[in-house]
Amino acid sequence: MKYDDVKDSISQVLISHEELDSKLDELAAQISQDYADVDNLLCIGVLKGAAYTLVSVTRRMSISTPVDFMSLSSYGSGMESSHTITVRSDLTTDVAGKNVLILEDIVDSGYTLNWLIAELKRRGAASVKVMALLSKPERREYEVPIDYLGFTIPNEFVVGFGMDYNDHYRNLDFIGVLDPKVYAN
Ligand SMILES: O=P(O)(O)OC[C@H]1O[C@H](OP(=O)(O)OP(=O)(O)O)[C@H](O)[C@@H]1O
Ligand code: HPA
Repeated sequence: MKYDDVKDSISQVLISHEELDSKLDELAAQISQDYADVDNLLCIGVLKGAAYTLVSVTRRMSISTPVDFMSLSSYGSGMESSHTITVRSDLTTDVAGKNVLILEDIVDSGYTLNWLIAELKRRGAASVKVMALLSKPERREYEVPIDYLGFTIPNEFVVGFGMDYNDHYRNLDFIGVLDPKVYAN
């Protein structure tokens, strides 16, 4: 897709590149401080969307941490959660005894995180905490704890910085509202 077509699909820039940068700095500093004396930290990113968030946050952290990824999908190509998690690929790390920090791009219905937190505890994680770049509380169906939050956003379908529609728009360096004309019909 050409960049001009992409720009034409965004009705509003919700969070600029500069605002993202400064929030990511803040989140990384807080996490580094809180985990400075914690052993066995493991940062987990939920692919595909959270790849951008995980790299951006851990790159800014002032403590060393192992990272791992799990690829989960509940939206497929649509805009509503299917309420079924597909594990496209699993972690390569045994989480038993680890202090896990999940880094997510967005918490919408809460279904994905609710499932993942329970699964990590079932596997024996010593603790499970959550950092989410965005939260859309109006859409919440499952209450999930968010220990580190970037931005609360309104009930709009957003794209950019990892978030997609039909697997496009993830690599935008800002977060925008997808124009309804893109998914009308
Ligand atoms: O709170 P929820 O309603 O569960 O929505 C949040 C999840 O939806 C998105 O993933 P998606 O299933 O679209 O997969 P993707 O990351 O590969 O785009 C996003 O990355 C979160 O993991
Ligand atoms: O608003 C969203 N945009 C992209 N992916 C998503 N997954 C849950 N909510 C969203």
